Amino acid sequence: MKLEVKQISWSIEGKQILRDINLEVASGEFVGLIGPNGSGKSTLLRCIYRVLKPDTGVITLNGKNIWHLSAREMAQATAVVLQETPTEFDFTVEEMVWMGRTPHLGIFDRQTEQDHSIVLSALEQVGLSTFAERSFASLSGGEKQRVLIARAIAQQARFLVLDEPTNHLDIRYQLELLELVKGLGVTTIAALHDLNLAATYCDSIYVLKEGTIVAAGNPQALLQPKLIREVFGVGSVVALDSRTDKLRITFFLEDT
Ligand SMILES: Nc1ncnc2c1ncn2[C@@H]1O[C@H](COP(=O)(O)OP(=O)(O)OP(=O)(O)O)[C@@H](O)[C@H]1O
Repeated sequence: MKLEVKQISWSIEGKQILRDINLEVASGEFVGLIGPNGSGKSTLLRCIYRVLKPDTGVITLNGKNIWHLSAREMAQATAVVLQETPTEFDFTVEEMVWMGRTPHLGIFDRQTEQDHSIVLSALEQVGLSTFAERSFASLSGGEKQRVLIARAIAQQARFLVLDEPTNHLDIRYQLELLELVKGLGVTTIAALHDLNLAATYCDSIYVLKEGTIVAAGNPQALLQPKLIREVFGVGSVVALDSRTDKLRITFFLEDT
């Protein structure tokens, strides 16, 4: 599934939050969105998963304007994992993951054995098989995050939107989660704060600053000290780690 964002802008209360955004995620690609606090990452993602309607511009999935898709088509195609998930009702972990099957079931359809094995397999993939009966509300932030990834897996969505998916996770789970998502081979756009993680997992990266894309490209070409200084206001040392063959970025505050 291919995502295209063409010339979108969004304002609220006379303040322009996003301006002339263009970006593309090719089928099966993992694209990162980076930028300082308040630069517009979550707002752009909200436009992409159709919670906000841009004032101008068009967003398409496989060439179709997302606002022309039915709610069900949109829910089947797109899975969203956010930093915080408000839970008014106390569902079990398994029930949360079952929700991923909802867009595939008609009103009168019964859950099949196949649905059941998809749910169990999703829980297993995130290492939470033994948590099935636990209450979602009682989980730690990191465990909740993994349940939401399991729900996205059970949804079998062909397009994933992740807003800071690794926020609550310890380092091992950060790596495992991104490894897992990458291994799904699903078209993914993810807002990430950690530039080292972005450099490791993204096929390409878009940099947002004050609501506009100021740079884009593959991590190794893009993430250089000049850009990092201009966008984040910090000094950095960027090296290629010979062991992992990935960028390793160290940051420091510069004298002003
Ligand atoms: N509904 C709204 N009303 C007013 N201002 C808003 C609204 N939504 C977003 N903004 C403003 O738009 C700007 C971009 O916010 P957004 O949450 O998209 O940034 P972000 O890059 O995701 O930030 P962070 O890294 O802190 O999560 C911020 O200044 C925010 O206060």
